Amino acid sequence: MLNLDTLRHRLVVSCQAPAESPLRGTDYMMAMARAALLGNAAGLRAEGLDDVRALSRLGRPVIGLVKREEDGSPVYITPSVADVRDLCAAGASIVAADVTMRPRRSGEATLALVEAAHRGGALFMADVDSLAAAGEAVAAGADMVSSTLSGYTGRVQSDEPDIALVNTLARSLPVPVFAEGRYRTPEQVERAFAAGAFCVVVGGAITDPLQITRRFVAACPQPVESLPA
Ligand SMILES: CC(=O)N[C@H](C=O)[C@@H](O)[C@H](O)[C@H](O)COP(=O)(O)O
Repeated sequence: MLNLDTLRHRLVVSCQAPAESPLRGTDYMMAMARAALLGNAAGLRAEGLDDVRALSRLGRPVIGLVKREEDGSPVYITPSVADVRDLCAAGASIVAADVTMRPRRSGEATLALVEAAHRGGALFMADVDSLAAAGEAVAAGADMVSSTLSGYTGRVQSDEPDIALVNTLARSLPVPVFAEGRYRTPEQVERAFAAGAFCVVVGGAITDPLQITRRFVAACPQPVESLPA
């Protein structure tokens, strides 16, 4: 199993492209991952079995997940034990899954997902949205928690990372706390570490040119719709 110390106080880069992005595809994500490692990222986060399999060959820790929507449940990050098994077989050193208070469609307990990860030789990361959810994750044996889902489970979404939650989690829990979700600047990363983060995960601000372009376009006085034909 992975020695988590390889990620302590370091950066993980999440290489995921949204469905609408022309960069969706394992080859593109491999290139993103290689660039991130050249830039001295300590690890990677990847979505989908093909990407996890490919990126795991780069020899650095990979946090693997699958995004799969199931009728009748809002849980879409690694929603079942079978997904956990598949991610372990694909080479994930850490498997990330939704551990919020929301029920999985399968009814499977977090404990079953944690056990499947451990049986498969991987650590288990709980993607949480609150201290209550994180407490439940730790009770079920999660090896670490990440603030991934803060702002995505109902309440109004902020554009800022939830550093206050990272601080609360780091002060309250006996497991490493990863800071993840909407980190856009190195200053925010510094603040997350100052708040007690063990590791920070940055995705779109590094690996999603679509998102980055839109942010710059939004700062322009001329709306894109009014471009001459
Ligand atoms: C909420 C959700 O589904 N988060 C996903 C989890 O893997 C990814 O879409 C994010 O890109 C990742 O968490 C990194 O965050 P950001 O791209 O904001 O740095």
